[in-house]
Amino acid sequence: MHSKKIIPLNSNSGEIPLELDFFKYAQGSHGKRKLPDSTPREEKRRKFHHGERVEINTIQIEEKKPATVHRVAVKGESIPPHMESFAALKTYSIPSHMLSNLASSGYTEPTSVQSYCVPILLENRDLVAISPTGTGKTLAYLIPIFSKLAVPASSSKTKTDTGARAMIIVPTRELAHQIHNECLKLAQGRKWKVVLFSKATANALSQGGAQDNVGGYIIISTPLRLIAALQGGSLELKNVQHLVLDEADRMLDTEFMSQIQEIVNSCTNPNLQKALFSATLPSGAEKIAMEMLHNPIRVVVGLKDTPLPLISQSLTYVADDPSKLPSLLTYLAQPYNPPILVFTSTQTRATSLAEELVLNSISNVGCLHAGMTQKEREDAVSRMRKGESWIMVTTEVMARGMDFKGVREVINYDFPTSVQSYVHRIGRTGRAGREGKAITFFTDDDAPYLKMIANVILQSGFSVPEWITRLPKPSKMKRRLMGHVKRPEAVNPARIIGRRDAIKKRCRGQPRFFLHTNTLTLQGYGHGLKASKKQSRSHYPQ
Ligand SMILES: Nc1ncnc2c1ncn2[C@@H]1O[C@H](COP(=O)(O)OP(=O)(O)OP(=O)(O)O)[C@@H](O)[C@H]1O
Repeated sequence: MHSKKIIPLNSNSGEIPLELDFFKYAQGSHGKRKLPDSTPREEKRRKFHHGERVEINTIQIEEKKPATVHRVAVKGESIPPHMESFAALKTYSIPSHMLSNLASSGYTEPTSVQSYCVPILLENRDLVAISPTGTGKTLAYLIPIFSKLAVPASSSKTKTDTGARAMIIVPTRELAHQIHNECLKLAQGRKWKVVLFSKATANALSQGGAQDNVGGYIIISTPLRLIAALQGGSLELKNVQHLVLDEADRMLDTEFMSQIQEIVNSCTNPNLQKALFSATLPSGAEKIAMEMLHNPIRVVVGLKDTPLPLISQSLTYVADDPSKLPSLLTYLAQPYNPPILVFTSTQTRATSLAEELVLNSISNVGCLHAGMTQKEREDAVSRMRKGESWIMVTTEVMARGMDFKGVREVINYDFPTSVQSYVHRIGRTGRAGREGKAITFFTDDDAPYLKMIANVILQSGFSVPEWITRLPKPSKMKRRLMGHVKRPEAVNPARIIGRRDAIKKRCRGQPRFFLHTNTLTLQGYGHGLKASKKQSRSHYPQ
């Protein structure tokens, strides 16, 4: 239906043809397609590094670039002064290799959240930090952890140093993996034990490995993995001194709450420091968070629960569910800036949409959801990182924390399930000071929830149609039901009819080719039938 020219990436030379210059964006230059120009690149870096900072009671303003105005509000007792540069870390006796690892990773100046949170954590204070997506929260908690645990595992002999000393808990495997990679950057040149907690690690523990041997100094895990090891008695957390809950509001929601409580209760070290980070923290979650912490400091960068103005946001009316696919195909028939992330509400719909895009000759379609095997998920992330996936169809599993620097656009194919979901989904673009674009499809069924998202868009400084602002405020009940609109499993109802017909015809001894064209699925999507190798290859160049 919509055919696009495939321009192969020259992966051997590492150079990108000019026609595909959209990836120059990933290296920090301007988003619009034009020839590379060093000035905007430098400008972007400055924008990111020099946000406006205002301490609570509006003590201090250091305005540099209006596009990245970051108001910082800090609340708590005896707040340590923030740091202006990474050089200030020297006053905390940070090992020099850490500073050089920061510089060699391209981190020359702290972002706002790092400026404020790093000194607080280095002063052993508990912390809750709310900072928009893509503003560098990961480093804000990793720098203090690495600095405080300055003695790498291999050099430590004392009994009290056995087992895990720092733990970072996150909601998904992919995010744990990403944070592990960030740790490896900071750990370069030193023998740090950084453990990405997996089934294999848990098995090693349960097979009787002594804490000293298998307990890592820094553990990164999802709650479930950790709880399994805890309950199996193979992991002890009594020496944990630093506990970080990333994506804190997700960690404190009903799905994870009891597991988090069990983990926190198992960290019995009297010097335990707790830090919670997220881009969003609704008041209910914040109350729970504050109760978990001891004399905490609260840092809010920007406006709470509001995306950065770097992400241009819009709403698109698509009438009903079957109208979404043609709308998306029409959109993709115009020039667009890959990579694009497309969010759907369920695994089956993600698979179904990815199939439809392939069947409509959209190039380099990827798919990632929690129903896929670990290997399939890892491959999908890796293709995305290498720039091989131009359109990635996914679910909520990718909404939080994932950092693909070059993502230019996010399309909410299915309406988000909450304001938080919206903020995190669209936050996959516009990261590290870059610009991004977010489009949200809405149908008549989504209309009752429209106002909540429209308010977020307005708060970020973008306009919405006037009639939306006049919609009534949804009731509490309605808000709870947001995103739970019943949607068909397949995004293209005609395809189901086609499938049924095909099966019927096959039963009647009709030619098989008809069935074949209706069962095409990409391999590795976790559902559906397999594509022939030939089709798979032609649609998905490796
Ligand atoms: N000081 C810095 N200088 C330059 N780039 C930075 C700096 N700190 C972080 N970054 C980059 O910014 C990007 C976003 O960082 P990170 O993933 O930590 O954001 P985040 O605030 O945790 O986002 P999210 O809320 O989506 O999890 C990453 O690509 C990271 O490498």
